[in-house]
Amino acid sequence: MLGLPDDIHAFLFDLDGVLTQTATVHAAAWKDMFDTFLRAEADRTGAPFVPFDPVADYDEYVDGRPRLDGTRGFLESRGIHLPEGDEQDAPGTRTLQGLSRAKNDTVLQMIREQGVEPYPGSVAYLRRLRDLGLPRAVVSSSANCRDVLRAARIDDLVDVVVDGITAHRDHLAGKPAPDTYLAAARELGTAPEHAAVFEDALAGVASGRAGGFGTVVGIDRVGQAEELRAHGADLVVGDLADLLPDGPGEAR
Ligand SMILES: O=P(O)(O)OC[C@H]1O[C@@H](O)[C@H](O)[C@@H](O)[C@@H]1O
Repeated sequence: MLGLPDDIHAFLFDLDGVLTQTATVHAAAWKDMFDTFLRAEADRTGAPFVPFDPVADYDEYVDGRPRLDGTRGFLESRGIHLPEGDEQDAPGTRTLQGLSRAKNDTVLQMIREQGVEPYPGSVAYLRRLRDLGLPRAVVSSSANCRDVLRAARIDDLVDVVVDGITAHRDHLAGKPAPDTYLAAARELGTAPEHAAVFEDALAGVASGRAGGFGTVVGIDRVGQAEELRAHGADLVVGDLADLLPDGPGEAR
């Protein structure tokens, strides 16, 4: 079925980097926030300033994970342990919440200024699934997921959304745990073994693998095919259009 085994009849997509061209926006906002923080820490302690690496650090500690987990994971990799703080903490406060809020303000500003573009191949793939009557879900750690889907004008192409807000409300563990993907499969009324997961993040393919999904498709936009396979992808493609027999066709 559309480049996948015949017993796959439900389709679960990550958002940032799979459906929309927003993974680089997130990576840039994370770098902005962490570098501001790390510079201040270097001034405060006299230790050298070592910037956040928007490829290696992003992939390892941040990509695909809930916002607070990204902040905590990267800082811990530098031996920095901050209090969680409070959702009301002002952006930039020296707490996990305060720094996460600064990062989110930057992402929202970048999205407002630049808009959001979907990947044409992903739009073509979603449309083909819709035309075949096959169920589709978006499973994202992002609390901004619904706004991004709307800004990219693809919200009408999916049946179910499980996002950072759903996960918080329903106490679902974030990726790399499988819980958000399993919740979406349940909502679509499909068993995981008959569903495919599409992911560009290492934490995301690990989540699909841990959930026992029938096929985990790694989307490699940055040259990390081997790492995606090592973390649980069954196959890796550069774009969803690669799975269509005739390419992307008329994308929009
Ligand atoms: O900060 P948000 O919008 O809730 O998103 C959380 C995470 O969502 C993931 O989709 C992104 O890969 C991460 O970069 C991002 O940090």
